[in-house]
Amino acid sequence: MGEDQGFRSGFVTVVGRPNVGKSTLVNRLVGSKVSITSPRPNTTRRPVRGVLHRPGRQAVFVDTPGLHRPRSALGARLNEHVAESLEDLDVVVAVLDATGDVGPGDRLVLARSLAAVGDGRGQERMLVVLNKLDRARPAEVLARLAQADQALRDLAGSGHRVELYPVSARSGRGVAELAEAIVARLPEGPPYYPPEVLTDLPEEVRVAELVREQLLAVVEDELPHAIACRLVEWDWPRLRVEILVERPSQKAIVIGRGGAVLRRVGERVRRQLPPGCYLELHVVVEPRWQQRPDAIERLGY
Ligand SMILES: Nc1nc2c(ncn2[C@@H]2O[C@H](COP(=O)(O)OP(=O)(O)OP(=O)(O)O)[C@@H](O)[C@H]2O)c(=O)[nH]1
Repeated sequence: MGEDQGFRSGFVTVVGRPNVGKSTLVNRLVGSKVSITSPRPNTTRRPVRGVLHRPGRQAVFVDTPGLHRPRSALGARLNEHVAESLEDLDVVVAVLDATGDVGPGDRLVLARSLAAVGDGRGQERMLVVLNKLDRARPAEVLARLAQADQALRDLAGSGHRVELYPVSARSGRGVAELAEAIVARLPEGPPYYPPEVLTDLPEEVRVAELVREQLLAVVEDELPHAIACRLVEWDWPRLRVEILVERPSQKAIVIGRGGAVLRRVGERVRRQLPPGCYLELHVVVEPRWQQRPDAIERLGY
């Protein structure tokens, strides 16, 4: 008899259109910021794992990029990540946005999720989350729940076994019930991570992601898509992050007048790092990197 007998664990893939709140939800479920978030679509560029520990249970969430119609090699890569994360899972959580109608993009997400869990009882391993409850009126929430249920009926028949959970990832409302439902669906399995581990994201990637998150918060317009970040030097307390953009005009925006934008970003990132670190930000022009598979691979996306 192994010491893990009776332990339950599994991989829980979180999917949805861009911007529906997948990363915010995973952070809330894990109780720690494992994935960066922003009001811009396609913020998440690689699957990020976040671990929820419960006595005798462990859920490994996989936060995926938003499923979308790709317009670049990067976009295609993001969708590939979603497809790969749907290949081997124990539970799938499909996230919809309560503030808008259930549309064709959502139906694609539901169809892919259903395909991942299979028919009949397999459907019990799929949960649909209606997020951003705090921003929708009760009547809207009810209408969207009905739309989601109808979409599931269209795809899987009227006897489908998929449960729906209205939540607010931002306020936390409904998230405890969702966590219970997910944990109850975990199969028997070993703990994959030690209790102190909340994410598998390497520290150097996390620092680069924090820089990108603050750039997304500070820089206006369409530019965020053209930004990528990587940590190129790590010699504690000195950190150097390279910010890639596609054009010299974008470089000027990211630097800001007299370096104002970079300074603001640096300050906001440093507040989230251990005290005493020296963060250097350096902007580099890498033409058309979003269209170049070699550049995308080098960036680890
Ligand atoms: N009002 C409200 N806003 C939310 C909620 N959850 C997420 N958001 C906001 O929605 C935006 C997108 O959230 P993310 O968590 O980055 O969304 P995502 O689905 O991971 O986005 P992609 O990486 O683009 O796929 C952010 O501005 C969040 O603060 C919620 O429950 N209520």
